[in-house]
Amino acid sequence: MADIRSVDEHLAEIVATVRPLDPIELPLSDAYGCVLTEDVTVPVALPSFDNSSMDGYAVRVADLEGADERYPAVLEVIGDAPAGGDTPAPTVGPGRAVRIMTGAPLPPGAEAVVPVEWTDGGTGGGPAESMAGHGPVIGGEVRVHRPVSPGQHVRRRGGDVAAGALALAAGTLLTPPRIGLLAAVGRASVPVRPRPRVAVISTGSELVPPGRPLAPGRIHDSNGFALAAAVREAGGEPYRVAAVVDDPVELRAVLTDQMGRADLIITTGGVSVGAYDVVKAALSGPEAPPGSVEFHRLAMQPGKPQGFGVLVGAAGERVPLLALPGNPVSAYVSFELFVRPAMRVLAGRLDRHRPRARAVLAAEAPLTSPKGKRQFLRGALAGTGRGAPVPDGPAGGSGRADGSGGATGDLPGGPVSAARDGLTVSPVGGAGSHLVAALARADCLIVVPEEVTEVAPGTGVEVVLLDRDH
Ligand SMILES: Nc1nc2c(c(=O)[nH]1)N[C@H]1C(S)=C(S)[C@@H](COP(=O)(O)OP(=O)(O)OC[C@H]3O[C@@H](n4cnc5c(N)ncnc54)[C@H](O)[C@@H]3O)O[C@H]1N2
Ligand code: MOO
Repeated sequence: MADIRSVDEHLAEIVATVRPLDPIELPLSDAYGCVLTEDVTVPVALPSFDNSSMDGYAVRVADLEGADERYPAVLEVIGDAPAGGDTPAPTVGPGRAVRIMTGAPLPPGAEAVVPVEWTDGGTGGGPAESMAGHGPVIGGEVRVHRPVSPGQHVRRRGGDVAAGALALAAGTLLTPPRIGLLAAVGRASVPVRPRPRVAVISTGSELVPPGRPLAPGRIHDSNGFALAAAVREAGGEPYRVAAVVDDPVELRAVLTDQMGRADLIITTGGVSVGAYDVVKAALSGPEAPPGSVEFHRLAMQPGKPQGFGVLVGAAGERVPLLALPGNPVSAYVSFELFVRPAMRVLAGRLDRHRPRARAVLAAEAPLTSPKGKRQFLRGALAGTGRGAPVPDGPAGGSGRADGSGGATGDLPGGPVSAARDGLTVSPVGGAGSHLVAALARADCLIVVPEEVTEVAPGTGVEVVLLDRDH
């Protein structure tokens, strides 16, 4: 094992080594959560024609001057304008109106739309609540109870975005509204960085899949499932592999297999100093697959033993591999700190880390932490300031926002912001890295920096928000 290295050094190596995936053209329905790699300009204005924002009547403004309920303007209804109608509505001349539905093109001659509620709906009675269903006979009169101003209830052509304008810039993350915009401007597919395909390989001869009975000394494989879910949550495509026994030959075969289809491989277990540390064994010596994976002891708890490197596949493909420790809490914390940013680099994303916040420690007794290690304790947040994040950056580092881009986005920078009103955090469970039930109750990680050995109740601490994506 090499010397002890810091969390930041390990993260910096990972982020500097991993490269964004080559762009592909994806159908719009598959592009959610991906990063656009080219600018998209608007081919036609949005809206592409003047249209009504209300169900009502398309009218001329002068016809309604001074209208009120006692002295309504009486207009002749000369046609219907449904949204998506096949025949153009007739021209609205003086003293005339066209019944119009929301989204229908404004008929020629019309200057505004009065909502049906401002009229009698053509019934000859009081104010209408809705429009009568359309029938074969169009016509009659409508009484309008209020005047209207020019352009009122009309959505103007280009009022949202003009033709030729930039709809979305290269580098934009495709959120649901942005997918909607692309569809609205008629794009059926877009160039994006694909979702990273991540192979998740649990190791350990003691592991049994959930649903199968346990023999003495066996446990269920929880890492494989938790990390596959974490991959999905971080925007990747997980390939969960059935747990591999502590046999380097078998593990090498699985790794070779996964190299052909995965963009990133994560393993759990087998990286410590035991006699059966299969990941270390498989990736060392002359039989190891081409590439280089190095193992380190990190100055953190949990998550001390870690491996990272790049394997080289048969076709020359370079597949980064992160070897995480087997203890379930260690594996999950390692995922959050190292795998998530690696995946985000692959995906071309700049929001690589969970948001962080400051919270006041609510605890019976001081928290203690080993000197020289960055500790990540599980916590539960409460209070009115819940979820007010500080700028993105590496947890526990001095952190600067890396959402603005820049190759050094994962290196330390400015300070995190001050405590938010009323946000408190309570530790959940203890420091043991086998405590899966406590982890399941936690919604944040409490970060105790390397130089801090004790945190008194009432003190402000940094927390990583596990239920916030970016
Ligand atoms: N003598 C020492 N022993 C250990 C040290 C050390 O420094 N000196 N470090 C400890 C720390 S810290 C950790 S973390 C673990 C890491 O060990 P490995 O990565 O080699 O993991 P395993 O030994 O395979 O397993 C550890 C633990 O986790 C359970 N496990 C493993 N995989 C799964 C899984 N997929 N689902 C659920 N649980 C899993 C496994 O049964 C063990 O209980 O080493 C310490 N020891
Ligand atoms: O580093 Mo281990 O991950 O403390 O349990």
